[in-house]
Amino acid sequence: MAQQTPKSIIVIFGATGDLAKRKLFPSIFRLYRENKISEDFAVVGVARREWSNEEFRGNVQKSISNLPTFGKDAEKFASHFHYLPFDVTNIESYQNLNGLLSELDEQYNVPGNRIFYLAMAPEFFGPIASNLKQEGLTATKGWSRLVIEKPFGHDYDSAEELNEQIRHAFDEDQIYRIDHYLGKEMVQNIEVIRFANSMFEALWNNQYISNIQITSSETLGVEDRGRYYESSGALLDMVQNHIMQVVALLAMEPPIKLTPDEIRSEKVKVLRALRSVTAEEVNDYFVRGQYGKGVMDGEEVIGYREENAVDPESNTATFVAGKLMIDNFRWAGVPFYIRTGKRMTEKSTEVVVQFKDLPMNLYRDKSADLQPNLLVIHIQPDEGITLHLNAKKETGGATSTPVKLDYNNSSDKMNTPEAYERLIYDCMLGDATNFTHWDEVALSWKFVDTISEAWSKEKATNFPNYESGSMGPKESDKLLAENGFHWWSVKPVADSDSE
Ligand SMILES: NC(=O)C1=CN([C@@H]2O[C@H](COP(=O)(O)OP(=O)(O)OC[C@H]3O[C@@H](n4cnc5c(N)ncnc54)[C@H](OP(=O)(O)O)[C@@H]3O)[C@@H](O)[C@H]2O)C=CC1
Ligand SMILES: O=C1O[C@H](COP(=O)(O)O)[C@@H](O)[C@H](O)[C@H]1O
Repeated sequence: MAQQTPKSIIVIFGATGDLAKRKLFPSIFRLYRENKISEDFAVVGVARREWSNEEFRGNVQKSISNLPTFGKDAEKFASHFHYLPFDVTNIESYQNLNGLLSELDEQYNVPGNRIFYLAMAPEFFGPIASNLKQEGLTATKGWSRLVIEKPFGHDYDSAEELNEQIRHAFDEDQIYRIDHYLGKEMVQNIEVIRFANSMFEALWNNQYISNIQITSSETLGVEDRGRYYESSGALLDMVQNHIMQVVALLAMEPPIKLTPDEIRSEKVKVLRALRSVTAEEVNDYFVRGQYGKGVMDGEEVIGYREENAVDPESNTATFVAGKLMIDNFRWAGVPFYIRTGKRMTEKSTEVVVQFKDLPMNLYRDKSADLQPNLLVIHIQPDEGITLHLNAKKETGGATSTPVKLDYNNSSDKMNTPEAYERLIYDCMLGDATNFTHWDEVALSWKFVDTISEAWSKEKATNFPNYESGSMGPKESDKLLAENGFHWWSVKPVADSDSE
């Protein structure tokens, strides 16, 4: 199929900021180098700083200078970038932007197609959307799409309020709520692994699966985001969005078609079937943690409470583990264990599907090491799948030995598109499959709200309760142990099997 090269102008609100520099410019450059966008495109950066076009283009070039494909095209690429000093609270700014966009439509032969990418603090999302509409920036012959970064609210009520604000200006199908996990290769692969393999789909239920584990661990601490993180913590920062999306993809029924509406409708059913947890039950189902100091890579690192812009008595969780139950026919009785945290042993995101044991072990008299079958989906940094089986191995004698079948998807890392690259391209094509619909966001907030409310009312007296460089507090192990399980390794494919 011929590659599509959509024509559009991308307006980046917050173009002098961190996200634009680290993710957006490099992703647009990669799309350009891969000929996924034609020469008929422009990017308009807006922010308060009084930059000139030249200054902006210099910054764009700097942000892509360490990419392997950086070369002579960089200057030509940067020439498509234009800068407009802009205050999002000032109506005149929108009028100036409208004038510039009309000129650029002519110059780049773009038929009024516009992406408004809001890479700004969330309190501006609603006002920007209304002003864009009010000042006529969306009234073109082409299409207009609004890309919204996280966080989408800080609880259900604020998310609903924000949604209402942006829905006054944009229809649901014009709104692209970014969840960058949905742009990751192996997260997208979950659907393919499930729905393109009869052997997995047949076993994908409570008759054959004992539990599913999702781990997203980070080695970094909170860095310079202390102010934001204090009000979010791991629950809002990672669980409400990324982890819940992965749960929905793992648990959903096969959609009747691979369209955004059908997939969303199945994901929504999973989120509706999540067993809600009462305030009294929160600590039976969820564990929170906060990192203290420790040693990582041979260097001493400070604890969360010593980080910049963090309250020295902070109650914010930098680690969350939980047991999610999905009360439907397919999943009744199967716990979905999740855990995520900062300053953990390694940077890794993995899904482990543990299959039930056989009714009897025929090899027990041969003191065989019979392990449960596991399907491991390596999301990052390795990308691939490992199937853990038992087989006779010559070196293991005439008995059963655990063996692994590996598929490595990351051999060509240079050319694997980055999550943001995929998502920006999808947005240009008008494909909202890998963006979150309001229904999903709403259900996810409703589930998470009980937990965050309970935790905000009850101070964690044991914080900090895990050392930097560890796998989180020991209570997270107990969560599984009480059902006879344990966390499987988050180590890369080639390393050992279990912790
Ligand atoms: N950085 C990251 O890795 C990630 C960020 N996000 C989300 O992306 C969004 C942006 O984050 P990030 O880039 O880190 O934030 P930054 O603080 O680095 O950037 C904010 C931007 O907003 C501009 N700005 C602030 N006030 C105004 C105003 N009144 N009018 C016009 N421009 C203004 C700033 O420019 P100036 O000062 O020149 O006005 C700057 O360009 C946030 O919603 C964040 O949650 C999501 C995931 C990851
Ligand atoms: O959204 C966020 O995600 C990152 C982790 O993303 P990953 O792609 O590196 O797994 C996390 O560090 C950040 O706190 C959070 O806001």
